[in-house]
Amino acid sequence: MAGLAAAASAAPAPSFQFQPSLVGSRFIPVAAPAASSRMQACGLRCWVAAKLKFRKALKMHGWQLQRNLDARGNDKLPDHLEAASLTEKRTHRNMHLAYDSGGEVASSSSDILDSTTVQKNSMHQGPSPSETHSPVRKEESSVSNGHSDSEPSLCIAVIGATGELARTKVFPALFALYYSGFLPRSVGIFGYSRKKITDEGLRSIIEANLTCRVDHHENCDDKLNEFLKRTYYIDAGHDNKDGMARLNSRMAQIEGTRAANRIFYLAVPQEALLDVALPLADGAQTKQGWNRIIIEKPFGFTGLSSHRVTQSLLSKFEEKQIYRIDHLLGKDLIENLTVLRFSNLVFEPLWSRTYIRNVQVIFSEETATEIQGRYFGNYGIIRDIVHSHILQTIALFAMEPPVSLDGEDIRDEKVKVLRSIRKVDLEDFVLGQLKDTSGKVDRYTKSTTPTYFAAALYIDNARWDGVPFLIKTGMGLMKNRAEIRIQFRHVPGNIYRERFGHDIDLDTNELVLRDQPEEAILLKVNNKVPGLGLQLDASELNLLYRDKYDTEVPDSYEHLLLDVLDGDSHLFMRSDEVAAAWNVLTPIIHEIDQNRLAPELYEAGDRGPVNAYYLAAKHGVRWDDDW
Ligand SMILES: NC(=O)C1=CN([C@@H]2O[C@H](COP(=O)(O)OP(=O)(O)OC[C@H]3O[C@@H](n4cnc5c(N)ncnc54)[C@H](OP(=O)(O)O)[C@@H]3O)[C@@H](O)[C@H]2O)C=CC1
Ligand SMILES: O=C1O[C@H](COP(=O)(O)O)[C@@H](O)[C@H](O)[C@H]1O
Repeated sequence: MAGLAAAASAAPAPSFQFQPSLVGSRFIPVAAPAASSRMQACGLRCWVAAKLKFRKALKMHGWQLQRNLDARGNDKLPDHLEAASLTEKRTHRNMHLAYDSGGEVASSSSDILDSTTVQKNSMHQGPSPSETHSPVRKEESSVSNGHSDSEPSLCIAVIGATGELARTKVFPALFALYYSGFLPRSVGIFGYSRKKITDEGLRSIIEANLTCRVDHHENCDDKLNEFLKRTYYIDAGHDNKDGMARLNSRMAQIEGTRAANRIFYLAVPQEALLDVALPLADGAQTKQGWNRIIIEKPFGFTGLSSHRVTQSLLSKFEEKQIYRIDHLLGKDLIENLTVLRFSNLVFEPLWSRTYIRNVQVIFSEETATEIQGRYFGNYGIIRDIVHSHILQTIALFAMEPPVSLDGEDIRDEKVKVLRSIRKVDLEDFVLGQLKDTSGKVDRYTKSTTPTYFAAALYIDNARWDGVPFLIKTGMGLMKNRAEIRIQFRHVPGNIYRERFGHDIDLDTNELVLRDQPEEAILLKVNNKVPGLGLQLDASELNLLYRDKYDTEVPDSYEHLLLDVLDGDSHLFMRSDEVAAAWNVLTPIIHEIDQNRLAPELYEAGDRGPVNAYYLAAKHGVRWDDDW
């Protein structure tokens, strides 16, 4: 079927925002934050612990607290929260912050830790590297002066350090966390890849992409220099076994004999994942604390290949050590899903087939640059976006109330949703492929690789029986759009119905959680138009983040890296979730491959395949195309 008439206008923009180089103008003075004076009074360790406690309290007590604190001009906790935090015993989060348990632990402890222990261990002040054995320079050791030897150190290794992801996302996020005090100043940051460069070479690469956070720039230059001084490069050489041994010994020099925790961010192509991960498991894990690995999407090419990778990983790592990252899940939109539902009486009781008519999950991008190069041309949008981002969004949306906010409790509920998704019929999905500028199939894309996907999913359980979950996602479309749209049922026997005219959908209440084009929560309600007559109007109650919150939204990599540091796994797919998501998608991928299903071609800047509109209509849904 022919695509809709082209409405091409916008030139594709790069999908990843490269942060501007700071060379020449990286220090932008603004009003001093409260942190400096507090740091002087309390000392770095105390300050970092307070930061962490502050973050936990923010998670627990939300924006209201942030606003109160903003109004007070500092981030000290109010007394009642301070007291609560101090008396808090070993929550799951605290367990991870301290010496962790189970497979992650070297020095495992099942003891109840009090908050003093937690604070002491939660942020890791690095040791002075041994001068005798270490080539690490003197300047690097000086930052750890004054910190207790009993505190665990933290080393973070970025494997694939010279790659695009590392340069443009991971190192900037690490610096932002460091800048904001979420990493110890003595943290060791390691870059690792096969390129022959030096520490200085890596530092130049990193520096070219670093910038200070826009809302507070005090001492940016100093922090940047400190951060870069803590950054080292390890050449993988020809064999990752040797490379990992070198990484291990360089980390060990920094750590000395004290407790040490390590995070390994595997920013390498899928093909290199096991080549790196297995030697890492054998040769670069510390025995003096926990080790966590972060793995990038896509999570496999097929269900079977994904299963094999999972099995290999699980032969070397505990499940709880593995964090499968999808940065799109680090957006506030996603956290808001559960916050809105579970913390509002006006929403929670409505969250089922009784009141919800349909749910739409939309993720579209103007840009098409991702398609070129990288893995996309081969993997396509189903593996890249649907497997993780879209299905995880649905799982978080539709799950039963978890026992707690603990990562495992949430993952237990998510996997049940994924396993309850009905097999998708051939007629219930639509494939699209972006034409290149000459109107042909893009040369980077195989002819059957979809760059657009829409589908109607059903969750076969008591809560969601019969409710269509309409998804659509694509590249090179009209507009960047990331939102979840919930349409409620019509009011039974609505006495005002005739006041809406013919279009019954006009009186549908809708809740929209939006990340793109701008962060907002919108609720569509019906109200009376002012005047003497009785005319009804559908209006939006808008919560526009930019109007309400005078604060910068952290990059989602920052959010998720901090979650890894905290041991909070709820936004990372567990192995059983990965498999369950593949079970949803494998039949679709088989259909495409076996029957060589041809995607509908669409123009750049268009709305995507027209068939997506028929698909929605078939399931009683009208896409809101206000875009
Ligand atoms: N780029 C992005 O924005 C996103 C990327 N991802 C995922 O992140 C991963 C990396 O992507 P990206 O940075 O774009 O890829 P790049 O090709 O730009 O970088 C890959 C990095 O891995 C290193 N590398 C490759 N093979 C090996 C090996 N066998 N041993 C050690 N190092 C190796 C490369 O360096 P060298 O060749 O010198 O060893 C390079 O530093 C991919 O899995 C991708 O799917 C996910 C979402 C977004
Ligand atoms: O993971 C991915 O995300 C980007 C979009 O990321 P954003 O942070 O710019 O919103 C997307 O372009 C890419 O295809 C996908 O792999």
